[in-house]
Amino acid sequence: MLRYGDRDVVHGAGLRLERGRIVALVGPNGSGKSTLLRALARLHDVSSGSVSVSTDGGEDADALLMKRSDFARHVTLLSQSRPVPHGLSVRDVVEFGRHPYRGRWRAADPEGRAAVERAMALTGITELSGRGVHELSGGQLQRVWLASCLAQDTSVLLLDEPTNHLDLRYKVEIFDLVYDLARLHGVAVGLVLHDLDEAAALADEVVVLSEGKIAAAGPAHEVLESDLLSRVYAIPIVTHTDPLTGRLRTRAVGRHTDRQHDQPERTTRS
Ligand SMILES: Nc1ncnc2c1ncn2[C@@H]1O[C@H](COP(=O)(O)OP(=O)(O)OP(=O)(O)O)[C@@H](O)[C@H]1O
Repeated sequence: MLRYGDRDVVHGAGLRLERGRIVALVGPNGSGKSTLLRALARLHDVSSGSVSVSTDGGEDADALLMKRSDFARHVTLLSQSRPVPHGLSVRDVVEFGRHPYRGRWRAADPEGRAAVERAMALTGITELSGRGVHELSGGQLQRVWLASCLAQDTSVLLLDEPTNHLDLRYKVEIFDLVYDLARLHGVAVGLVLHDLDEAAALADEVVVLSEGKIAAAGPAHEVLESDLLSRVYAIPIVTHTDPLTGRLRTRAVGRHTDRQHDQPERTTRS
């Protein structure tokens, strides 16, 4: 159970993230997606329930009891809105991702430099490394924060709407990167997405959250079906599978968005 004050906003919603798999959380605005992700990252108090993490020895540990730096070696979250730190360079912010490995007295972090360079290369920001973060565009800044998470080198990666502000190229590249991190590097990924087609294309499992509860969970083609989505989003939603690509497509039917483009009236002259 997750609360703000005395208001319950997430109830009985369990999420299991496994190495090598991608789970997409979808659902209407205010359904509790970000709160649930933040709770998994220990950034929101869990009123009742638990969060556990598989340790390197393969044992399940109570994440809520772990030392902060130990937990930060396992789990990282790219949250929706992060402050823009003034006076810091891109490299400074990416290096911040190494904090769990440095300890209090900035102890040696032999793998740090390589991890930072790799994270910047993967997110395409190497050329920005000397720039001040306050002078970046929204999309550039989003990639810097993602690089900072990647530099943290965790086995669980939580992403809250990671492609916000990104142009088409970086959107596709971030999805490719997330896929590679899961499949090639065995990272467990949990991400919030609003675009159901993107969730279907990327995720092994889609979890639909509605008013703080899980309305459905499973493979996209089982979960993302018209009746359930129309009920959850309170608008008619049609789904179909593209016969050529096999990809699932969803479309909300609006009063104006479902008609043909107006054609200018043709007049014939005799
Ligand atoms: N800081 C806060 N204080 C009080 N209530 C909050 C706070 N943040 C979120 N809420 C409430 O908790 C509920 C869940 O919010 P949450 O941000 O988790 O939803 P969401 O599914 O991520 O929404 P969105 O798709 O709009 O990002 C909403 O009713 C919201 O109004």
